[in-house]
Amino acid sequence: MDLGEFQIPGNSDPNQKTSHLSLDIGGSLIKLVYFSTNDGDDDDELGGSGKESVGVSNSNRSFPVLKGRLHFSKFETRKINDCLDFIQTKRLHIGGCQRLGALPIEKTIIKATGGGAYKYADLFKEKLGICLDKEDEMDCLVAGANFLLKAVHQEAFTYLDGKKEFVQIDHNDLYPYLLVNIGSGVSMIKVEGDGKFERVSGTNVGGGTFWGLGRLLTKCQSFDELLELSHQGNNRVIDMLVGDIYGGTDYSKVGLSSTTIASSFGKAISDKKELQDYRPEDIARSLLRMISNNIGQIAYLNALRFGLKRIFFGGFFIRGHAYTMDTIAVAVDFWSKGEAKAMFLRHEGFLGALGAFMSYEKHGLDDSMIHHLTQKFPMSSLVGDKICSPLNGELNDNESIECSVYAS
Ligand SMILES: Nc1ncnc2c1ncn2[C@@H]1O[C@H](COP(=O)(O)OP(=O)(O)OP(=O)(O)O)[C@@H](O)[C@H]1O
Ligand SMILES: CC(C)(CO)[C@@H](O)C(=O)NCCC(=O)O
Repeated sequence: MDLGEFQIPGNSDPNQKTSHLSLDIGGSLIKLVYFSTNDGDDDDELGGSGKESVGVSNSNRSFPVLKGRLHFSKFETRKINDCLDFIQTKRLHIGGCQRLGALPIEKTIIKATGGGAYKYADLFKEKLGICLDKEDEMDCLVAGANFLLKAVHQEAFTYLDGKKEFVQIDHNDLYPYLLVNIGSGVSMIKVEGDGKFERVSGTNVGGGTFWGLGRLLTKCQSFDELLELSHQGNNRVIDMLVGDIYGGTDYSKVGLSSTTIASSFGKAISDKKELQDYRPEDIARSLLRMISNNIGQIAYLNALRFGLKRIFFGGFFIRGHAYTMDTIAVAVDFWSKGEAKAMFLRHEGFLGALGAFMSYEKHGLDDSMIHHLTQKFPMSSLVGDKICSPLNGELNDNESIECSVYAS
């Protein structure tokens, strides 16, 4: 389909064109992904100019390559109106799939996943006049994870002893793996290929539990404040360790060192302190440790159940937070006796939204603008064949990454 037949209405920056807004509306957070090009940037990465076709295709057709950026944003679901304002101000909702001549409202369809795609469908229609095209949450998580693992340089990393190490993913040896998405609740998915997966387990003790219980116990005002508190705390003040029970020694016969937590929060009942003597920092630390440890253990048990050696953890509970990742990684390492590996993803919280973004293609919207994401380039034969991020660190809020897409 010729790109010239389509219009991407402008937004507040007249040179910037945005398109393919996709949403993941979860119990705690709304995640947005969208693509933008700048007028002057519509270059073929191979050195051609403008919207030239390049002879890369899997169906005897060649597609122009658009160079641009994928943008990532998030909002708290309880503040959904901020999200609606953001979409409206940036005019993201009319940068979707529209045919010239059609009334915007007739053709404005936005891919959306997560429970909120059902819950808030009427609100989106009423406030922005757009139709949410619902995509299954698990399908999207898996599509997003597979895409990131295959196409994004330095996406997956291990975290042990305070050290982050990027993992080189061998595309021919990616499957099977366990995907553990830690959102408000936790889903555990055995992934065996593109679109080939099974949700094998889950737990209701997840990110929502940490934030909810943490708020009740510490009175903190935001998730980031709770994380910051946990950073400053000492869990040994609250948790009962093996050594507390065994008079300072290990219980080595069963492999328990004196510093292993025997009972999370167990010390809060066994000493003579007043309730107000317990510091919010220490409570937050114990809570984070308890939940991360529990998820790590359940993940390991499921990996064991299906003989999976690699476990990828995603979801916004992690937030690139050192102590969270360290606890999960140690739990997996401890329970698997070093056999299984916990890995984390830089775009941890955006798996579902990315999967929804990619589903524009899956549904054969041939008369839409994008698709054939860079993922489809043979990785070894093209410059710019993958999404390259200049950052080695954490993904900040509202960050974007450079990428190229085929326009079909
Ligand atoms: N700014 C924030 N505000 C609230 N929660 C946050 C924030 N940042 C990280 N979190 C954590 O991330 C969790 C939500 O993660 P995520 O967005 O992946 O899940 P979700 O899609 O909202 O949940 P679900 O998939 O279960 O519906 C929260 O429960 C909380 O633990
Ligand atoms: C209900 C979902 C899938 C919504 O994202 C998630 O919150 C979850 O996986 N909760 C855990 C539910 C359970 O398996 O116990």
